[in-house]
Amino acid sequence: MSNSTLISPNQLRKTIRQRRQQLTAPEQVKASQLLLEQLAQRLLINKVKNIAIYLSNDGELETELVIKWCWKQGITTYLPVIHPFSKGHLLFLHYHQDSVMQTNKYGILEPKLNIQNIIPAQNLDIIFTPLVAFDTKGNRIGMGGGFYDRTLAKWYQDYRTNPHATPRPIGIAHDCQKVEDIPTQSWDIPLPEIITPTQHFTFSLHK
Ligand SMILES: Nc1nc2c(c(=O)[nH]1)N(C=O)[C@@H](CNc1ccc(C(=O)N[C@@H](CCC(=O)O)C(=O)O)cc1)CN2
Ligand SMILES: Nc1ncnc2c1ncn2[C@@H]1O[C@H](COP(=O)(O)OP(=O)(O)OP(=O)(O)O)[C@@H](O)[C@H]1O
Repeated sequence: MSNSTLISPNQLRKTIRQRRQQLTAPEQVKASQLLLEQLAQRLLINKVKNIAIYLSNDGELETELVIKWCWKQGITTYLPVIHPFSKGHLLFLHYHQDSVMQTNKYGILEPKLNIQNIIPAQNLDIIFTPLVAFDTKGNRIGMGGGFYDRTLAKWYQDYRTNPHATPRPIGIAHDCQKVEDIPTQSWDIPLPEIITPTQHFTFSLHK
């Protein structure tokens, strides 16, 4: 039996969150080093300038090494910030060495909201997208807020006519977050690329 066809999105989310939370500190360190090796090539070849990424939480693949490497390369990094009044929406704020940080309602560190530090999402080259589980068709399931589904809806519309549409979403996940089959819902946005410590998946999405 496939490990998710009979499972609800909520059950799947719970199971895979537990799986990644159980990774040991040495496993996390190794995974984050391998992630940087995978990403560095991808970012340099494409002369990427502005990326959105995330600060790891809940056993997510650690992004700190990638962020510090980006700073050294002159790649500008942005983090998601929960929109203060537009429910379910994200803003992206510049993140640098001296950013003033605060914790959001989920306990995740984010830059303190300052309008001058916001980048319109359409000016980003890549949105590195956190996820809880993914399948081999590019479907993803996140933490359940619909934040990235909303953020990526415009990209998905553009992708229908232009497969190189930006900002290109790229999922980041541990290998253990891969499942057979994600139960999808109408609003779910699939990812054209997912990077794990050991694999780089690209998907040609049905339009
Ligand atoms: N590192 C990281 N940052 C991120 C995300 C993410 O997935 N990873 N997000 C991606 O969307 C947004 C935050 N979304 C989140 C949605 C739900 C929960 C969460 O822990 N929910 C609790 C219960 C909700 C509550 O306390 O009100 C839970 O499920 O246990 C966390 C983050 C923006 N920042
Ligand atoms: N584009 C959208 N417009 C309006 N509502 C949406 C949109 N995308 C998602 N939602 C709503 O958001 C809620 C959460 O969606 P879902 O459980 O798929 O989130 P998720 O993919 O796990 O989270 P995330 O995208 O934050 O990582 C759902 O109730 C859904 O109706």
